[in-house]
Amino acid sequence: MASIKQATVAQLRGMAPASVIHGGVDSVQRALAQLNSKDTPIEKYIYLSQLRGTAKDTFYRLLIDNIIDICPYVYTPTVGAACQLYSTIYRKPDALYLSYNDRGNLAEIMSNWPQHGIRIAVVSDGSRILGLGDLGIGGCQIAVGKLTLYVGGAGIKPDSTLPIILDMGTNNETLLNDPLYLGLRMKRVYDDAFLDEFYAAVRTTFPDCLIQFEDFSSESAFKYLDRYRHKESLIQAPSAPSGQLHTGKCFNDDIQGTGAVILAGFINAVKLASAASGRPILDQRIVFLGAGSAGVGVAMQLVEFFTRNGFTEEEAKQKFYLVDSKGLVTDDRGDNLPAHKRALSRKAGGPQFKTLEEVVEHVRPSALIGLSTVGGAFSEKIVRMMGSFKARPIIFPLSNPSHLSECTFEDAIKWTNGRVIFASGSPFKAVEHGGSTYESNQGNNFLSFPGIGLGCIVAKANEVNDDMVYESALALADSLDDSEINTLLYPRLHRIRDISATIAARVAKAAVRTGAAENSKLGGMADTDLLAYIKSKQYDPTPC
Ligand SMILES: NC(=O)C1=CN([C@@H]2O[C@H](COP(=O)(O)OP(=O)(O)OC[C@H]3O[C@@H](n4cnc5c(N)ncnc54)[C@H](OP(=O)(O)O)[C@@H]3O)[C@@H](O)[C@H]2O)C=CC1
Ligand SMILES: CC(=O)C(=O)O
Ligand SMILES: [Mg+2]
Repeated sequence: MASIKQATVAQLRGMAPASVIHGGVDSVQRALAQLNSKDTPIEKYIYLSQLRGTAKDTFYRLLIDNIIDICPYVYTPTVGAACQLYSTIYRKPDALYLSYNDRGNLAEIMSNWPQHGIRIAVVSDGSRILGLGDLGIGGCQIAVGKLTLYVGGAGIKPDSTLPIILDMGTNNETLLNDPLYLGLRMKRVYDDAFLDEFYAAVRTTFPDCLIQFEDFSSESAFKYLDRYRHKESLIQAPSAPSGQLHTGKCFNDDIQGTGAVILAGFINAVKLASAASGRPILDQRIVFLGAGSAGVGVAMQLVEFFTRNGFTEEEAKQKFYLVDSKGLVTDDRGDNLPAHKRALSRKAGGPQFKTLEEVVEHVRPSALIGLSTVGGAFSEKIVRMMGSFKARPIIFPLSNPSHLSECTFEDAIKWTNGRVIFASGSPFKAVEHGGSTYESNQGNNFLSFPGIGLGCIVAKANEVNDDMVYESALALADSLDDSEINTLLYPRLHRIRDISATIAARVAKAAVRTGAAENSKLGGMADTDLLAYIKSKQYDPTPC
């Protein structure tokens, strides 16, 4: 282990135990022991946050070397509780806080951030945090958690990451009445001009920065992705200093990251299902519970899979049945559908259903996907029905955190007698059933966004286009090793840094192919050289 630099040893004598100054005591082992001494997940979260703030290299070494065990304490499910409890557990700032009252001065405030070479920012307005609703300023912890995984999971340097919370008020009455609440004590405002000013401020303050939009409520999520995603379009934005915005360099994790990760799992799932039934891989009927940013994002990504495999868009869309809080989403059910639902609504004149159970009974789907925020919505009856339709039913309850999962792994295994092909948004432990052990899959965008972000950084991508997102999904689907290929849908988490590098290489190549890469060096690079180059750039901490 490295000791503190000789040059500083003289100054430090007496200021810390000699073994800390000279090295020889493993700070990571000590941190692990301290972590293990904490009793509850939220205490572990608080401990890890402090460690990240005070001993960055030790924190990231600990995370990287123990990613399977520690991920649930820095990310879902614990990060959900940390966002809810933010104003109570707050100790020190760890994000950039941009309040609605600061409008007109966002670029100036942003320039207060101490690091300058920011390459990736995750921004939330706190309006839809996991499946927990509007958590106001507490949503900053989702941005912090995502960036922790960018560093731990992809090797992006900590100092080039920037978590941002846009504090635009909250509609959460509990928070508004909480005397400790740290955010603006006012009803949430929806103001496109504020978002334009924010976006322009990032572009001018950190020109190389990729922006990841995270956990915005669905209408905002689709609106701002659509507004900012395309490269080089110059849009009118009166609140930007020049009155105009150069767009590009951003993506929405809930729409595109989730779309990519679930497409990857779906590709591997249909192979397993087809091997068991002998039916063609593309012979699918898919029911979604949830038609928000994640549900529609995933469904559109799966539509692309079918259109890239011989179906017209219309034929592909016929395979999908979306259910929301009012029932099956159809053109003629009597309400005014937002644009994102109209993209996948069933055409007028077909049957109408109010409940998921009725839809499943009618459609007899091969796959059931939950992005609804409704814990337990996949009832025993529904799961057993799925098991009666197919030899290997595909059931993905993807809502976060754990208690909002549409069903548990244990129940899905029990109710299908071990035949289910399963992935959930938050982790579930392996299950024993009928003398066998079943390992679960975590279908969470943390398997895709670190690689997408790293690929964009390496390529100096000026946009995150559909080809790049699709390629990230294929790269993830292709990444199973021999021990995973016939049982799992995703690679085991301990390989995430290598997987992220592989995804990054393919995303970067897709950026070159589609003209989105500004790094001209990549074009002529062999795939193996590019992968080696990316791996050589990954942050690999060595704590003192
Ligand atoms: N695993 C992963 O990687 C990811 C998981 N997620 C999870 O997905 C979930 C949804 O996210 P998002 O799409 O942004 O959220 P939204 O709130 O935008 O969407 C939720 C959807 O579920 C529907 N819904 C809510 N209650 C019911 C109900 N009782 N019955 C039927 N449908 C219902 C809503 O209906 P209506 O439209 O009528 O209101 C809406 O269409 C969250 O829990 C989130 O954590 C999100 C991203 C990634
Ligand atoms: C995982 C994630 O992005 C979400 O649940 O919103
Ligand atoms: Mg999210």
